Amino acid sequence: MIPLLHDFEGETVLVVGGGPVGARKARRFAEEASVVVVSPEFGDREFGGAELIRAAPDTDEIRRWIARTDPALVVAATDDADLNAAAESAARDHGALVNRADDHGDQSVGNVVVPATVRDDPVTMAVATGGRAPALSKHLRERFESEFAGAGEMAELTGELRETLKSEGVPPAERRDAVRAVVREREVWKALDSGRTKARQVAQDVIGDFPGETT
Ligand SMILES: C[C@@]1(CC(=O)O)C2=NC(=C\c3[nH]c(c(CCC(=O)O)c3CC(=O)O)Cc3[nH]c(c(CC(=O)O)c3CCC(=O)O)/C=C3\N/C(=C\2)[C@@H](CCC(=O)O)[C@]3(C)CC(=O)O)/[C@H]1CCC(=O)O
Ligand SMILES: NC(=O)c1ccc[n+]([C@@H]2O[C@H](COP(=O)([O-])OP(=O)(O)OC[C@H]3O[C@@H](n4cnc5c(N)ncnc54)[C@H](O)[C@@H]3O)[C@@H](O)[C@H]2O)c1
Repeated sequence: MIPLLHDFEGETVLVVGGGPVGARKARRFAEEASVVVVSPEFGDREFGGAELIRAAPDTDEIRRWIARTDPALVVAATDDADLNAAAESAARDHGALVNRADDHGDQSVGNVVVPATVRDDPVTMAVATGGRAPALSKHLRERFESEFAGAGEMAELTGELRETLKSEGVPPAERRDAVRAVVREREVWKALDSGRTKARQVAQDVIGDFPGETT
């Protein structure tokens, strides 16, 4: 499987089932999408501000819920495999993506897996295990999280540098080498702790010293 990124801004995600797994998926997608959760109970779980609708649709009714909410993605997260299968089939007919929380199963087109994600905007990293060991995905996510500090700021800084080098007419191969040198330089990572202005100065020094490495 090959991870792809999907922008859910302005989209609806329908989560069927309000147990711990449905709540986790709702929190995740509510960072970006409008999330609707349909379930007969929600306990005292946190759903990230999603709209909660108390109902227990059966395998026929789930089709109408999907038509009514017009989701880009349906998350089937109930403890009823038949209902999850009905949600999967109705989602496909509707042209929505589907995520089965209970089954790694047949990963045909439109059936997506939610990876463990490390995120420091605009940088994101996904970990999955082909459904073999989600607990390992979680563990690796936790390990990478601590190493990720500053990645978002580094991306913003190098994005600015690329634009500056472009506007100065620096040729692509030299720009590439300069940007690579900056992201590899420990001093730039350290300087990011004191803010982007300081890091920009250190990055400029790295580029200034730069002899034109070709790798
Ligand atoms: C990564 C993460 C993302 C998320 O959900 O947000 C995620 N599962 C997480 C946690 C987790 N899940 C499970 C445990 C218990 C320990 C264990 O069994 O390992 C733990 C750990 C815990 O709870 O501590 C059990 C489990 N999971 C699935 C099944 C059914 C099956 O595989 O058939 C069962 C057995 C249920 C049973 O036995 O009844 C299915 C899926 N779970 C996936 C993703 C997809 C595959 C990803 C991959 O390839 O690795 C997939 C296929 C579908 C999907 O849900 O997208 C999230 C960590 C988030 C984080 O913290 O970063
Ligand atoms: N993907 C994962 O990470 C992961 C982890 C653990 C378990 N699972 C699987 O996901 C499923 C859900 O896990 P859970 O721990 O949240 O289970 P759970 O049994 O605690 O919760 C299931 C929820 O679905 C609701 N529900 C039942 N019938 C419904 C209906 N007709 N319409 C709407 N909602 C309905 C229940 O009221 C409950 O809120 C499990 O059955 C398991 O197979 C997946």
